[in-house]
Amino acid sequence: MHSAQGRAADELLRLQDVHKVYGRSRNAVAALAGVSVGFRRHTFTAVMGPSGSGKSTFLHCAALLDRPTSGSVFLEGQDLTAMNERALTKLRRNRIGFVFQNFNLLPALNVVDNVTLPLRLAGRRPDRRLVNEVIERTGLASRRKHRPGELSGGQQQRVAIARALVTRPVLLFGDEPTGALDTQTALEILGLLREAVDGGEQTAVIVTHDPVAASHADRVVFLVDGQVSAELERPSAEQVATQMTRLGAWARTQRPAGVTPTDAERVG
Ligand SMILES: Nc1ncnc2c1ncn2[C@@H]1O[C@H](COP(=O)(O)OP(=O)(O)OP(=O)(O)O)[C@@H](O)[C@H]1O
Repeated sequence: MHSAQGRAADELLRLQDVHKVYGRSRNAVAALAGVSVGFRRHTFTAVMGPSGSGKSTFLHCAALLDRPTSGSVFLEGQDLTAMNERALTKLRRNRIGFVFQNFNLLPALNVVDNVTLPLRLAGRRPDRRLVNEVIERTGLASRRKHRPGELSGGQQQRVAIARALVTRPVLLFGDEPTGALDTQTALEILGLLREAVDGGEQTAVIVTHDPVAASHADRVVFLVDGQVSAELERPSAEQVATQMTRLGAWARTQRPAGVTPTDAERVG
């Protein structure tokens, strides 16, 4: 589908003119300053940008973990910003999976109990066949009864991915999901995310600082000062790194000499 209309119909998630301001008056910081971007179904997108460019804020607003100050977030055409907290919590539990840099597993629970926790929180009875399938897909079959403290970082991240996939979400968000892993383990984790997208069920959006991780995505969206400043389709790691260098230099030239990034980001 190449027409603008076809593309819009294929879109799972859209942020429309999203602004997020933290604090008030003289202390206000515009973390997102009018972001409009769409994500097509069954695609894998990496969001990159210099430190403080708004990546985490973007992810939190896209998942409605944090409400935008203004603008809309549409999931399958439905405006999430118009929903109340209860409806949003339900939607997040059933439609959205998260993977974090530091895994965020519960240390007292074994692998199976960590993986099935979102189902129990959502009041859904774990379907044993689906749970087994997810545990096998993520390579954890021999680790079912282990607790997180008995697992390597890569294995813990596999548990986190299994936990994110067990509700069969349409959207999978990752906040630096490979940030705490060595190169080889990071590649394995990216492979699992890629599989989730190529397998046809999920659409993935991750924030990363790593050009190699970003090169596994279908598309890389670059943020600078809370705005989308560039995009690359299926770039190599080298192209991503070059773009990051350019953006870092660009971001620095936007600030008056002697003004720190934090000061420059203040508004009002
Ligand atoms: N809770 C908050 N209160 C005030 N300011 C905030 C808050 N969260 C983020 N900010 C500010 O918003 C801007 C964007 O922050 P954000 O964490 O989204 O950037 P980032 O690109 O994820 O940064 P990094 O790569 O360093 O993690 C920064 O100037 C940051 O200081």
